[in-house]
Amino acid sequence: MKLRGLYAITDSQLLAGRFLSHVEAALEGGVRLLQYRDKSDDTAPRLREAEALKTLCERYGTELIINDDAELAARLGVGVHLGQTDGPLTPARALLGRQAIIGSTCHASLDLAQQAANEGASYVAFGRFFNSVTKPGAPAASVDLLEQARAQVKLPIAVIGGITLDNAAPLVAHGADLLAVIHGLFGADSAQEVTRRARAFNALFAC
Ligand SMILES: Cc1ncc(COP(=O)(O)OP(=O)(O)O)c(N)n1
Ligand SMILES: Cc1nc(C(=O)O)sc1CCOP(=O)(O)O
Ligand SMILES: [Mg+2]
Repeated sequence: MKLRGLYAITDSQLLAGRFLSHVEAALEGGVRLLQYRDKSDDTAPRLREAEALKTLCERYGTELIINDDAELAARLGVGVHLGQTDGPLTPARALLGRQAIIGSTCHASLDLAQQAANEGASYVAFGRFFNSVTKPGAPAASVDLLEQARAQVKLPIAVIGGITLDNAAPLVAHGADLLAVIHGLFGADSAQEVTRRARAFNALFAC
């Protein structure tokens, strides 16, 4: 299963009042992975939303990933994305099984990427590449890192942080497999524009 293309990430504030319609519009545009990212502690609404996303993703043949929460991922039988403070990869792999997609935040560190690979990650994520409205304080990464990562890390590479249709092409050209995007996708005013942007992000992988 090749991990390559647009990796859409939800944002509960940005998508308030249009959560499922905008997500479905993105799936219509061919999202490869969808991450449910909700930083609240509200267990019941989180479970409801994640279940709704799972149903939608199944309809579109898209893989669902849960941010931060391996237990919720296990409950739904989907993948998880873990940052450096979200718990270790090895038990998450044991919990979710060999087939599950598990991603790891590596900031701008090849050492963290190698460690993630050794501990069973399915992909590594580098960022932030550009100014991010969603997470302005995330540590910065540069495009040069991607070529080194490409040579050293034998896993799909996700890139994140301020990615838009105007700045994404060089990241793909330098070896990114997955463009992880929040605002540059879901910041659109209409569902039609979300679909158009999703198609345009994926088209960057066609050449
Ligand atoms: C694809 C992808 N890459 C990086 C992150 C960031 O994870 P983390 O550092 O744990 O920060 P939060 O997203 O949890 O605030 C991500 N979520 N997805
Ligand atoms: C959640 C997240 N993690 C980052 C990192 O660098 O690890 S940047 C980021 C925010 C991504 O949202 P946007 O596409 O709106 O910038
Ligand atoms: Mg996290």
